[in-house]
Amino acid sequence: MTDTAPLTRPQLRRLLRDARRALTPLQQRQAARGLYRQLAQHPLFRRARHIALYLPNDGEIDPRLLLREAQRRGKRTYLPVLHAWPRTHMVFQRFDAHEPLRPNRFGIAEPVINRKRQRPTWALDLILLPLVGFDEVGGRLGMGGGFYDRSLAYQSRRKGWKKPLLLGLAHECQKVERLTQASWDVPLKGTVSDGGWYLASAPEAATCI
Ligand SMILES: Nc1nc2c(c(=O)[nH]1)N(C=O)[C@@H](CNc1ccc(C(=O)N[C@@H](CCC(=O)O)C(=O)O)cc1)CN2
Ligand SMILES: Nc1ncnc2c1ncn2[C@@H]1O[C@H](COP(=O)(O)OP(=O)(O)OP(=O)(O)O)[C@@H](O)[C@H]1O
Repeated sequence: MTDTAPLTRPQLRRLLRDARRALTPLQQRQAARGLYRQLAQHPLFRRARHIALYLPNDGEIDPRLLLREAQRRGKRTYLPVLHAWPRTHMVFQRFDAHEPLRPNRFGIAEPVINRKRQRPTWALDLILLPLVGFDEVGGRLGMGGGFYDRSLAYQSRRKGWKKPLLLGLAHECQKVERLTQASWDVPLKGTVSDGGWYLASAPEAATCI
């Protein structure tokens, strides 16, 4: 990747979104399979019972193989659902195979909102986050809505926060040298790409999470 340091967040977002949208359908399928191989047998995925994922949009790496695998293994799976009001709010809602989906205001498929099927973020084991850009120290650049940061803000202020584990999912081409972090950015434990793992913690700490 070229030097992205002089770019503003919106400029960097545009560059990286263009890069992931330029991937061919074949490259996307290969990346999705690569991601599945990185995660499906990993203890962090195997141990998690309540997992939030997302449905791919705008060239994002596709986690649907993992979604189906989690459901096959009897795990509970959740998707982000946007609130109509307040418009800045997002929740995680249970999603089972073959459940009907509707496009949200950004055109991303999501389950029909249903309070009874929502789960608070602190009660999730693992959140696999979509991202536009990432770095090796837990930095995440998202679509710019602040939805994930806001839904995790309460927890990130608590001491000794262990759950949920936050892992970004990305194409290799979304990696940048260093992202400047905003005060509200919630750091990731790491990011998994089709090519490998980028854990933000020291390797000795990473083995016991
Ligand atoms: N797959 C997926 N689902 C997700 C997210 C995500 O990043 N990926 N989100 C992560 O937060 C939330 C949705 N956030 C989003 C924020 C901005 C745009 C977006 O396309 N913005 C357009 C302007 C659209 C408009 O205003 O009509 C743009 O910037 O071009 C999309 C999703 C919840 N669900
Ligand atoms: N905890 C928070 N409380 C209030 N506002 C917030 C919070 N987190 C983020 N925001 C607002 O959201 C806006 C977008 O933030 P940012 O650019 O970091 O989004 P993002 O992480 O790229 O998006 P997303 O998480 O939706 O993919 C910011 O301008 C900020 O004002």
